[in-house]
Parts: sequence; C-alpha cells; structure tokens
Amino acid sequence: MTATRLDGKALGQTMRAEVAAEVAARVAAGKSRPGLAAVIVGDNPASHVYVRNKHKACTDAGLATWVHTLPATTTQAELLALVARLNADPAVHGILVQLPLPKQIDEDAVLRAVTPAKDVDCFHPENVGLLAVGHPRYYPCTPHGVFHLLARNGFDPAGKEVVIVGRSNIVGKPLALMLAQKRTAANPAGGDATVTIAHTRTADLTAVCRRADILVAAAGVPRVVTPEMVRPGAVVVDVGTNSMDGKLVGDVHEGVAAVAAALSPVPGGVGPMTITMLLVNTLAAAEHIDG
Ligand SMILES: NC(=O)C1=CN([C@@H]2O[C@H](COP(=O)(O)OP(=O)(O)OC[C@H]3O[C@@H](n4cnc5c(N)ncnc54)[C@H](OP(=O)(O)O)[C@@H]3O)[C@@H](O)[C@H]2O)C=CC1
Ligand SMILES: Nc1nc(=O)c2c([nH]1)NC[C@@H]1CN(c3ccc(C(=O)N[C@@H](CCC(=O)O)C(=O)O)cc3)C=[N+]21
Ligand SMILES: [Mg+2]
Repeated sequence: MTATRLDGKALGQTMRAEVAAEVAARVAAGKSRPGLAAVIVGDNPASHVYVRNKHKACTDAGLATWVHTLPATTTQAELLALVARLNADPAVHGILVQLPLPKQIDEDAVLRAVTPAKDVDCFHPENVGLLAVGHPRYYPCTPHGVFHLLARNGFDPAGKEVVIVGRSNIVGKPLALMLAQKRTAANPAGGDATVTIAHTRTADLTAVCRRADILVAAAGVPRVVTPEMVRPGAVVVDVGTNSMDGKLVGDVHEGVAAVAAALSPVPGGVGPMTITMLLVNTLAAAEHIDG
C-alpha cells in the first residue's frame, strides 16, 4: 500500500479562497476589513518564516495585517504595553504573539493579557475554558486544521479510535479535547471520537499507537512514529515541524507511507492548514467584535 496524501496545501488554498470571498463580500457591504496583528520577539529563524507566511496569506485573502518585530532584549513590560495597544486598536481584530518567547518573558502572563475576543490562537484560559465546555469562541488553529484535513478528505473521526502523541497546550491537549467532544451546532468541530493521549511517560507507545484508526503525531521528535507503531490501513497526521540538517521534517518515519491508508506530508500538510485556520478565526473575530 502507498498512503493517500492528505494535501494541506491544496485544502488550505481552497479554504483561503472561501475566506477571501467572505472578506470581499463583507467589505463590499460596508463592514470592517478583518485585521490581524502578529507580534514576534527576537530572532528565531523558524518564527520569522511562519510570521512571513501568515502575513502573505492574510494579504492574499484581503485581510489587513501588521507584523510587530521586537528585539530579543524586549522586557515583559514593553511587550505587555504593545499588547495593550493592540487590544485597544479598533482596526485589529486578531492578535497573535508568536511562541516561543525569550526567557525573560513570562509566556502565560502575555497570553493572558491578550483580550479574549482578539485571541485568534485560542490560547487565553477563558477561550480554552469555553472550548473545554463545548462552547468554543474560536478553535485553536492547529487542532482545527487537523480536524478539517481529516474531515474534508473523508476521514470523519466520529466513532473512531484516535491516538495523539503529545499533550502540549498548543497542539496535543486541545486537539484531544476537540476530537473527544460531542459534535453539536455550537461545537461543529467536535470529533465524537474515542481519544487516547500518549506522552513521554506512556508505558508502551507502540502498543497504544497500534490501537489507532487515526494516529496524530505531535511530539516534536523526528521519526518518533515508526512503521511498526501504525496499524495497516490507519490514517496518520503528522503535525511535527522539526528542523533537521537544515531541512523541515515531521515526526513520522517515511516508512509509514507503506503501511498507512493516508498520511499528511511535511511540508504541505498541517502547517498550511494552521495558517488557513488563523484567517478563518480573524474573520470570525471581526464578525464577533464589529458584527
Ligand atoms: N504544523 C503546525 O502548524 C504546528 C507544528 N508544531 C510542531 O508540532 C510539534 C509539537 O509541538 P508542541 O506541541 O508545541 O511541542 P511540545 O514540545 O510543547 O510538546 C511535545 C509533546 O510530545 C510529547 N513527546 C515528546 N517526545 C515524545 C516521545 N518520544 N514519545 C512520546 N511523547 C513524546 C511530550 O511529552 P511530555 O508532556 O511527557 O513531555 C509533549 O507532551 C513540533 O514539531 C512543533 O514544531 C507545533 C505547532 C503548530
Ligand atoms: N502564537 C503562536 N501561534 C502559532 O500558531 C504558532 C506559534 N505561536 N509558534 C510556532 C508554531 C508553529 N506554527 C506553524 C505554522 C505554520 C507552519 C507552516 O506553514 N509550515 C509549512 C512550511 C513552512 C516552511 O517552509 O518552513 C508546511 O508545513 O508546509 C508551520 C508551523 C505555528 N505556531
Ligand atoms: Mg519564556
């Protein structure tokens, strides 16, 4: 078997075109143009690549966008002052503070300073709480991207065994929450799946992963998911974006393509979907804030 490719680049483009059409219609109707402000502190090269990609995707879809680049020596007070200014700016509907932040900055304090209505990453505890009780204001971008990459390729997670490797606050944990939840009108990306979360203390990772109909790798470790961890015919989503010898690689061993029914590539899988969901959320934020 050679796995079907879950093409996030193509699906992301399709969904970006949908956002662009809605933005154009909204602006033509005299409403506000959705705007995203991205904040990047320091000179992590990967962060600069992502922020540049986000900026271009916003521009292409007709969103207003600003990138605030601050030096690595920025103090917490300076960063909080910028966030306060963006919170108060009526042209800004979405605020993204690129992670990770330099050591002198308390990441949690900054994420909590973003006003929840503009928190298009869904990192603020109020928004995480709304997600947890099944009434999301926004879906977090990477988990939402994974949901659409599955659902729109005909792999509805409802009733399936899902195993997620990774339990971070930005990927594994919110994805597990979403996929386990009941799908309702208020929670259309509820997965109705049976979900297992694996991590570094999981006793037998191979045995746990082999239970999966849908296996999601979000560990940040190249090739951590090997072919023997995949039940033949399973669907595998690779969230990893790791830099190895100057190359971008995922968390899934290339041999998995011979075992899985479908596999998302890196690059061109979850990454472009994440950016697309950021545009979706920025449009939703403008509707939420301005009507
Ligand atoms: N494509 C995209 O849009 C995005 C991609 N990413 C990528 O996804 C990956 C994960 O990111 P993130 O969640 O932030 O990473 P974190 O480092 O915050 O979390 C990694 C998680 O994986 C678990 N883990 C690590 N190694 C193993 C292992 N050998 N076996 C089992 N579990 C393991 C950790 O377990 P424990 O909790 O026990 O330490 C932890 O829960 C990275 O490659 C990142 O670059 C991230 C965000 C968006
Ligand atoms: N506040 C915040 N929000 C985030 O959403 C966030 C963050 N911080 N910090 C870092 C992670 C990582 N992340 C990616 C986004 C796009 C790609 C992406 O588009 N990747 C392309 C390739 C990009 C390249 O060429 O390097 C692909 O996979 O095809 C990857 C990773 C968002 N993150
Ligand atoms: Mg820090």
